[in-house]
Amino acid sequence: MIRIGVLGAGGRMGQAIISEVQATPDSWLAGGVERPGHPMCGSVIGDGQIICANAAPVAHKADVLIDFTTPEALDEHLRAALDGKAAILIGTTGLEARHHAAIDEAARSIAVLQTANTSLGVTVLAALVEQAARALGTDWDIEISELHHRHKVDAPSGTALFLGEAAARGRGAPLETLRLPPHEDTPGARRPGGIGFASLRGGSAAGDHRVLLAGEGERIELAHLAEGRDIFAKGAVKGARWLAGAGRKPGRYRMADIFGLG
Ligand SMILES: NC(=O)C1=CN([C@@H]2O[C@H](COP(=O)(O)OP(=O)(O)OC[C@H]3O[C@@H](n4cnc5c(N)ncnc54)[C@H](OP(=O)(O)O)[C@@H]3O)[C@@H](O)[C@H]2O)C=CC1
Ligand SMILES: O=C(O)C1=N[C@H](C(=O)O)C[C@H](O)C1
Repeated sequence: MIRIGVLGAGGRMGQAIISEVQATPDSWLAGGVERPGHPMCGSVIGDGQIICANAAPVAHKADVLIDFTTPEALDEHLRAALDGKAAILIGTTGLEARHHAAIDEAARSIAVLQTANTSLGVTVLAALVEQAARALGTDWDIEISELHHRHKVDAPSGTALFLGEAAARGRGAPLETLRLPPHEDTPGARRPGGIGFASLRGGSAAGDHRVLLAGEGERIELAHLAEGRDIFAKGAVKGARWLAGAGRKPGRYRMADIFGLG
């Protein structure tokens, strides 16, 4: 039995993940954590309560934590995982360099997986984007666009940046050196070899990502369209179960490891 704690238990993803844990044989919901003042504080999920403002007690009862919250909560959640010797899967987006440094540090002691997208489809898409960018060369322009629901707070999406990193890898350079500022802020012709981003927000869209590779006289479009949050929840629970697997060493893992994609 794998014991799973859910951080952000009352959120859109938290709710989808709780349903997935409860539907998964050999998985047990060790508890949930929310922000103080959330309407779900104190309500009962599985065999435990939703605890507010303190991830530590849940980490002590769990083999693995799943965190879909906000970047501001990350330090506390890593501390709880380290203290409880639990693995942790981090799905939160909007992370900055200092968050990645904290994740690297935690991964010296526990198994950690941080990913902007837990779906199989996006994991495969990233490999295709890297391959296409490598094959096509820098005279093909790359533009990544995404559409999300009206509640999303970060832009570009974590997945758009993840796909940008894959494209940059294909081009043999870090994304920071290839990322273009928004076109509307930079009049004039497009910088050759750069990677551009565009974001749309509206309605209830679960998350669409499109990668356009535009050459002279021809274009390639690679896309992933999420039809619901269940794909992210399934990937998160699969990843959490893999992380908590017997003998999983401390380290930083990727969804490609979970799906066996090398
Ligand atoms: N990796 C992936 O595959 C995916 C990643 N995401 C990412 O996951 C994150 C959450 O998305 P979503 O579920 O839509 O957002 P929600 O706002 O619906 O959920 C986040 C939840 O976390 C709660 N929260 C905030 N701070 C804390 C804290 N310190 N401790 C515990 N809970 C806290 C929020 O409470 P309150 O409402 O009171 O602020 C809220 O209930 C986003 O960064 C999103 O981009 C989303 C989908 C897929
Ligand atoms: O906030 C969301 O909803 C999503 N966020 C992730 C991201 O920023 O890429 C993943 C997915 O697209 C849904």
